[in-house]
Amino acid sequence: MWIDISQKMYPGMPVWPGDKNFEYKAAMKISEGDSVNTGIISMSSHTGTHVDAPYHYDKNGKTIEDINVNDLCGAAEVVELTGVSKITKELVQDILPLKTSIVLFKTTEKEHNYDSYPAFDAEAVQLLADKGVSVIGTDGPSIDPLTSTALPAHKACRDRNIFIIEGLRLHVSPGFYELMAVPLALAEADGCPVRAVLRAWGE
Ligand SMILES: Nc1ccccc1C(=O)C[C@H](N)C(=O)O
Ligand SMILES: [Zn+2]
Ligand SMILES: [Zn+2]
Repeated sequence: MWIDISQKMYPGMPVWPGDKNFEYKAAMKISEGDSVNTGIISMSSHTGTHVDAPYHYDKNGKTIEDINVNDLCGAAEVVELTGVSKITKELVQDILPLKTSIVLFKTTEKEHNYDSYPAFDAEAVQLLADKGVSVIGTDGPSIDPLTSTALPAHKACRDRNIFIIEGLRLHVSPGFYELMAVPLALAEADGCPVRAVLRAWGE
């Protein structure tokens, strides 16, 4: 049984401050004589639950369509670190040893807002990389602070080839799962929303 760990996307949903708001507009309407209903979606590539392409933080980085789908699927551990103000190297040391290359950080039981979420220290990212982690997921909207322009955690992910999933809705118990979080193959995109799902290990 797959568990949805994605945010619902709707007009008026929270978005990154200053970013384009999510819009879904009807283009064709049966009620107006069209043969079908169709819509037009407009949103930031970082809306809701999404994958960052390396190109988001590295002008020479892979764009979203070049990420191998296998890199965003597989054995994952959900780790609960609620009540912390940031994810430090010491907190990562406390969750060792890791058994999976995908680690999803659950830092709140509620919905995240954009002005209070734990960012990751670069040293925490480097230690995760040292332990073989290739995907970091978080229920926060970013792995760096809201006002950061240096983006140390993103740059550490660039340097250690770690992919990033942000805006997860991890209302699940900590433990081991199988993850699927595959973006659309959007050419030249810096990121893309995903419908991330988990299946309890062995189900
Ligand atoms: N929309 C933005 C515009 C400018 C800077 C950051 C964002 C973000 O959404 C943060 C992003 N999710 C990140 O990968 O950290
Ligand atoms: Zn992002
Ligand atoms: Zn990011």
